[in-house]
Amino acid sequence: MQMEHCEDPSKKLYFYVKQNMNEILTRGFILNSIFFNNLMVEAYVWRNQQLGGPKLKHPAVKKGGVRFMGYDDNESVLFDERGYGKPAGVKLANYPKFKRKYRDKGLAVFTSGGDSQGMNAAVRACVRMAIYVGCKAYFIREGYQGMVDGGDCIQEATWASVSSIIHRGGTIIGSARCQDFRERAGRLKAANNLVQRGITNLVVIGGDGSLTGANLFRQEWSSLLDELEKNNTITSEQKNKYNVLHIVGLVGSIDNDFCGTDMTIGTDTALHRIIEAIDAIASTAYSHQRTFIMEVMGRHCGYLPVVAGVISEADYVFLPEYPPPQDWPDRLTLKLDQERSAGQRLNIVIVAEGACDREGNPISAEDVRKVIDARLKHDARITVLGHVQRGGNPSAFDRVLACRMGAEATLALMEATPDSVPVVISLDGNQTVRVPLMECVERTQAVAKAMKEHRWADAVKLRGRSFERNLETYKMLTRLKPPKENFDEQGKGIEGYRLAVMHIGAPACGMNAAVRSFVRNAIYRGDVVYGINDGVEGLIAGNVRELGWSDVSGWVGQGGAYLGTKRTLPEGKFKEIAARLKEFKIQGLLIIGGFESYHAAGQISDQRENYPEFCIPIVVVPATISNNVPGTEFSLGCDTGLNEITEICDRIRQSAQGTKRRVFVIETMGGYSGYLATLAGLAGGADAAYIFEEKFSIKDLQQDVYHMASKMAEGVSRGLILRNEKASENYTTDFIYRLYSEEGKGLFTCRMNILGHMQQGGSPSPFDRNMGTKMAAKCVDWLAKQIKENMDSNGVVNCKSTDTATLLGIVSRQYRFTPLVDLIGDTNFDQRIPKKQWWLRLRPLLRILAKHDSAYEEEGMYITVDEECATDAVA
Ligand SMILES: Nc1ncnc2c1ncn2[C@@H]1O[C@H](COP(=O)(O)OP(=O)(O)OP(=O)(O)O)[C@@H](O)[C@H]1O
Ligand SMILES: O=P(O)(O)OC[C@H]1O[C@](O)(CO)[C@@H](O)[C@@H]1O
Ligand SMILES: [Mg+2]
Repeated sequence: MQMEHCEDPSKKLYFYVKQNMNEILTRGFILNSIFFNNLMVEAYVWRNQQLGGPKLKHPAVKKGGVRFMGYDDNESVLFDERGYGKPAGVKLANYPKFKRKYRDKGLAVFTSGGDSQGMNAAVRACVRMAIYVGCKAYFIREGYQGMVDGGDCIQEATWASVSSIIHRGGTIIGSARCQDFRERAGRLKAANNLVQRGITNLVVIGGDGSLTGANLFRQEWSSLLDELEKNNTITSEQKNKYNVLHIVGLVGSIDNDFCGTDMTIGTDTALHRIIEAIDAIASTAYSHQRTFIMEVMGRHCGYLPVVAGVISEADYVFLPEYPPPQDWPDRLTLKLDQERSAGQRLNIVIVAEGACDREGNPISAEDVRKVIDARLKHDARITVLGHVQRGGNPSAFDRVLACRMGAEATLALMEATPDSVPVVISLDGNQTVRVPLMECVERTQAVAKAMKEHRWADAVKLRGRSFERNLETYKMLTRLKPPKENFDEQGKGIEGYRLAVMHIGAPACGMNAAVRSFVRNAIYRGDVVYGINDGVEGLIAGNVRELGWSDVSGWVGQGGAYLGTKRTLPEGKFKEIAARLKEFKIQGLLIIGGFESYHAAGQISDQRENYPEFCIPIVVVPATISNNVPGTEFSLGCDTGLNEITEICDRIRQSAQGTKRRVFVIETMGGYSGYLATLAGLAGGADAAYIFEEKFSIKDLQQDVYHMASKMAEGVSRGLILRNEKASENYTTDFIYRLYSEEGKGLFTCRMNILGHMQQGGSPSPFDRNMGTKMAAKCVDWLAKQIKENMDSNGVVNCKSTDTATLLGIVSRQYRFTPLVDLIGDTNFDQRIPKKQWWLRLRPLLRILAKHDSAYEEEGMYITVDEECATDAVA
């Protein structure tokens, strides 16, 4: 470094820039010192000059000068990041909201229990947010064991110490199961170790056990401090100063066994590992007509096996909370036998490691194999997935979840008062919430108690609505045939309607899962379902066929769209469309697709006055990687797309390992929607993500180049810049690449990648498979309800009201059917994006975690565990 700085006693920073100093490095270094080392600066610098101007009134930055943000002694902002003046007297707390706000606090983060993918991302977010708000951050290594042992196990964390970990599975700070902490003596030692370092804020990242332990620790805290004072281990000043322990929990566990959150950090990735394995096994099982018995983890919680069952079309699942009847061997063999007779070449049976029968006797994979072998003489093999499920890189979902939760955990601790109850930061739908830790622990323990007492129905209920819904979905979809009671003697559905499903738009992963679920749910009810091939064009051509139960077997795990899809809109073809709907007597229509589907459904329902055939209920399920459909926070396919981009970014970054400093500029798809670029930026730990929705100028780009330089000067060797394909007409990907290349000369090299169609994904992610399955099931219920309510005495469906043409979306904490007309005001039809996008509020987080300054808005709302468990969750 050709530059020195010195800190005077009043913490003001003066710069001395040596002759011929590289300008970009100078700027980067200064910005860095100001923004991230919490130093106030009372100097601005001319190139090749030494200047320590004590007065900083206005950014009258002269030619060649350096612009930067500065604070005066009263913490008033004098400049913004671009060097523009802010009115004196604007308090730092308001701009940005949390920056350096909590300078006298100490926070420690640790991981405990079984590790899970995404823990590193959570640790990174906690630490970086803590540093951002000015608080001292510590790691406690090896979970509670490190807290008990103290010494080097408790270390101060720096910004750089959590660099390049977001993509790594496991936990870099170590995790353990610790017997000592279960004893008071161990907890006493742990309390002393914390007090000695001034740590009274803990972020616990672990499963139900770890959070239970944390709760106990907090309850005992004052008595532990009394005891430490009594035996002269701590002073009475220390005791008074540190008399309150604040705890916030993040649930890191693949098991998803903690009540109060829809998803725990690691569960989504474990599902990725499970379906990768099952998809791979399916091809060999198919070749040899084998039955595979897959043992999956989850200890005493059936979430992983039940969701794995739904998204891999397993034939039978054994769970701890929902044990099979005692005659399970008869039922299992009957089902497998019937399936084989119907032409199925393979069977998948999933056995949870904690599976049992209704009397609580364990059912192992070997027990199941023996039954199949003895009774059916099938070639049955066992695969125990074991710790593979806890391994590998975290999925995009887990990384984003961990980033959001980690940042919220730090803020929840900073804001805690002596009276605040400890909370768990959790996910309710797509909403980050704060739920009282104690309530969650009690509910989780109540599940365990119900299971111990063999109150199986209670156990399922106590797990919450999300678990129940997954279980119901599995039970329905796995049946061999629809139930007899729904049909009359002629085999006609008693309440049978005639439904149709089609796609409009580009293919997206999850579409096939949705069609399968739609077909089976409808047939289950007694409806007849028509599949319309190739969108509007196929419908007009009469390319329509009835779909049976087994026609959709094996569809869940397949990408693309088996029904075929086209972008053609109905405008100008209404007459032909109406004729076909009439010909097939369609009474309800599901359209699955992207922005075109929404647009098309709107066009059709607008014509109800002119065509009575359109007076049927119509529902749209959004499916596009761009996630640009109004009325929903997620569309099918966007999770798969995001995972593809995130994995590619990991690989691209890794390609530069061992080489000199390098910056990658990567262009993502999405049309005008910046969803993929932003979320992939967050999941990939990117330095910036340029999108259409957030205007940027040459000054922003320049500033980001300086910022990149500052990081490089600090030792970071790789940079990642994302740009959405339509972010700006003129600041193209090539332009940004050239700008970084030019400005980074001598400091870093630059490469550009345009990702293209590979983003659309191969195999649908667990999230897309599950969401498609659940959404379509809801559409069947909704269509049936609308048909029933709008049918006249002649059996003619006459839907006129606007709430009979809707779009099913995930909105905050719920699935919601929104009338299409209500979405019009929310839509930017020119750019084909919603006017409001929930994920824009994650952009400040991306900036902060990448060491920029930003105005973060807290997400977490407080709810109770009852409220959380009652929502019809997304997971
Ligand atoms: N009741 C308790 N009192 C004190 N400490 C506890 C208690 N329960 C658990 N702990 C501490 O938390 C550690 C981890 O607990 P546990 O092994 O149950 O894992 P977990 O956090 O539930 O994670 P996972 O189940 O996902 O592996 C224990 O080894 C112990 O140190
Ligand atoms: O890694 P260990 O100690 O063998 O524990 C395995 C257990 O941990 C988990 O992976 C997480 O709780 C369970 O699913 C599994 O039963
Ligand atoms: Mg546990």
